[in-house]
Amino acid sequence: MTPPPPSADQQEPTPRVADTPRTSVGVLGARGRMGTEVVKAVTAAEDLELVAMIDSGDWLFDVANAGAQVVVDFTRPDVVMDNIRFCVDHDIHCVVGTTGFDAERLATVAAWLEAKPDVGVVIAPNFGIGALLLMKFAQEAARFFPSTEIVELHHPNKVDAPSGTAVRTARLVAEARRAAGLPPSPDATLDALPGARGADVEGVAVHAVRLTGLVAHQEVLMGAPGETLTLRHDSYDRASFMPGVLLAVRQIGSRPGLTVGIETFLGL
Ligand SMILES: NC(=O)C1=CN([C@@H]2O[C@H](COP(=O)(O)OP(=O)(O)OC[C@H]3O[C@@H](n4cnc5c(N)ncnc54)[C@H](OP(=O)(O)O)[C@@H]3O)[C@@H](O)[C@H]2O)C=CC1
Ligand SMILES: O=C(O)C1=N[C@H](C(=O)O)C[C@H](O)C1
Repeated sequence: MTPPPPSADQQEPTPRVADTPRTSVGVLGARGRMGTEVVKAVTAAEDLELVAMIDSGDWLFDVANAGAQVVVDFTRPDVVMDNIRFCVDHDIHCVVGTTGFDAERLATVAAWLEAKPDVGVVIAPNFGIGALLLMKFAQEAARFFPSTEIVELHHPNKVDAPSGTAVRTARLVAEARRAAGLPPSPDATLDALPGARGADVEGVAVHAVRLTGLVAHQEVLMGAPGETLTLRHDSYDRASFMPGVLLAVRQIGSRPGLTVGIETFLGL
């Protein structure tokens, strides 16, 4: 016989959202283009609490004093290393979207983290799900095409070129080409104005366009005799990056050490 349902006074109280602990989040670059979106997204998330907003000229100690457990950094390539150092030293997990990371910088962050085995730092050139899939597809397709070039297109206020995403895509494509034993993309150019053939990232040409009206876009062009394949991703709004940022904020506390990209967080 099915037992009768418990009466109201026998039931476990349903936990209210206010009773569940929220993760305290500080945003660095909070009034910038990306930071503004992050502040909105964190404020709207019931499981997160915005405790600090920092821009240039503000006191970085405020994130520690406010008890931030996780910091989100969308600042500038020339200041981001100092920010990460501060957070690691103060046992604060970091979700970093700022660009400008080469192998040397990544190794430096990994070395800082050796002294702090419980702290997690994720450095992601792109938090957009579509952009991550584009990188994955490009990596997959690269071995089938003798030629690959990358065109990234952004708003004219972007301070770095080429984009962090384009550099990472080029490295992934280059790695796939090397693994497949492909020779360099054919190119008979003998004479070119400086810059005409783009930047060379591990043998892959990367071209950067800066245009009013754009946000963040990338094309990977691949060519074989008689056919081409073009993979394209467009972020029309910075809201496109927020699901990835929030995912990283929620996961970084259980991912100690250095993670590059959020692909593993998504099971990609
Ligand atoms: N990974 C991803 O998915 C994405 C990455 N990005 C990257 O994020 C970075 C920021 O881009 P965007 O938001 O467009 O840039 P913005 O220039 O709009 O914003 C940068 C912000 O950082 C602040 N800032 C500068 N120095 C410091 C400092 N020492 N401490 C704290 N804040 C500081 C600036 O403040 P102030 O104005 O007072 O100087 C500004 O508010 C870039 O590297 C960009 O490439 C962008 C989009 C997506
Ligand atoms: O500055 C931007 O806007 C963006 N920066 C990142 C990059 O350099 O790859 C990500 C996205 O392209 C937008």
